Amino acid sequence: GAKWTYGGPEGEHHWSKHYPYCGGAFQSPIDIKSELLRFDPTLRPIEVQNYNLPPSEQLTLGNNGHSLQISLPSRMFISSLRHRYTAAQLHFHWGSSGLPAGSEHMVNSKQYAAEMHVVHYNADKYPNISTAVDKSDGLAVLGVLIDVGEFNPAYEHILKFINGIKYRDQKVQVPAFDIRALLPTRLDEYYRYDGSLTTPPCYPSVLWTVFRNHVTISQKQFLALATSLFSSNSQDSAHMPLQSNFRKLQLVDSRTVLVSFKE
Ligand SMILES: NS(=O)(=O)c1c(F)c(F)c(S(=O)(=O)CCO)c(N[C@H]2CCCc3ccccc32)c1F
Ligand SMILES: [Zn+2]
Repeated sequence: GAKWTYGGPEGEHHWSKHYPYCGGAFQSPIDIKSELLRFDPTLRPIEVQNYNLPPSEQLTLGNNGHSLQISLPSRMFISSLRHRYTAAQLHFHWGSSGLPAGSEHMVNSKQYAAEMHVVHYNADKYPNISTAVDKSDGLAVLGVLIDVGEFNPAYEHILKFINGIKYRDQKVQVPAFDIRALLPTRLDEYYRYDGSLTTPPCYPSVLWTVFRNHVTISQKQFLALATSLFSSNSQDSAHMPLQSNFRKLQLVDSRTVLVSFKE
């Protein structure tokens, strides 16, 4: 598809010119505000399968020009939803070195330093993510809010290799690890709403689960995430830092945000 960026002449205010859904309804991210929330006792704890990958296995860590991403094996899946949602990829959104505020979702208007998304597709109904990506029941994304605080050994499995993918389209193989350790301890407390991809083509195809509890990474780990990558490739003369790769807040309209927990 056409080029798009976060900011500048191909920034998010222009996405809808080439990607009409970006100007449509059911868009993400949103500000998860207390007055919007409705407790839903039918929301079960999230259960993930095969997330604990052996270090003998390798994962592809890449810079796709928009984010740092890791491709995930298809044996990983979410088992607690109506359909089996198989893992495809995880990636991050972050701020800039000076501004540790780069999460996409906000909670009562608090923006976190960063956010991690684990993207899954409905493997019961679709053979791969490309056919699922534009279907209303196609995707399920797990969102983890990240703040600066204690050092996080789980995230270090990714961040220690970040200098190998400084430029767009660079990829490295890294030892696999327990992806469950990237998620918060409690998977029973989360926000749930119907939304979209937060990048073009912005399809309204995502069942969003944003965990209530955030995780922390250290200031040094955050700086590695926020200052190591470029959205340009190594040959480009202009080095474009890959920073503040988060979409602005979208209108909730008449959507309800469900919560799995009472205050
Ligand atoms: N925030 S978000 O909406 O979850 C989200 C991103 F922000 C994001 F940058 C990506 S991307 O890194 O692929 C770059 C632009 O598509 C994705 N990719 C998904 C959806 C698009 C098709 C596809 C195909 C294979 C694997 C993952 C994906 C994404 F879903
Ligand atoms: Zn994302």
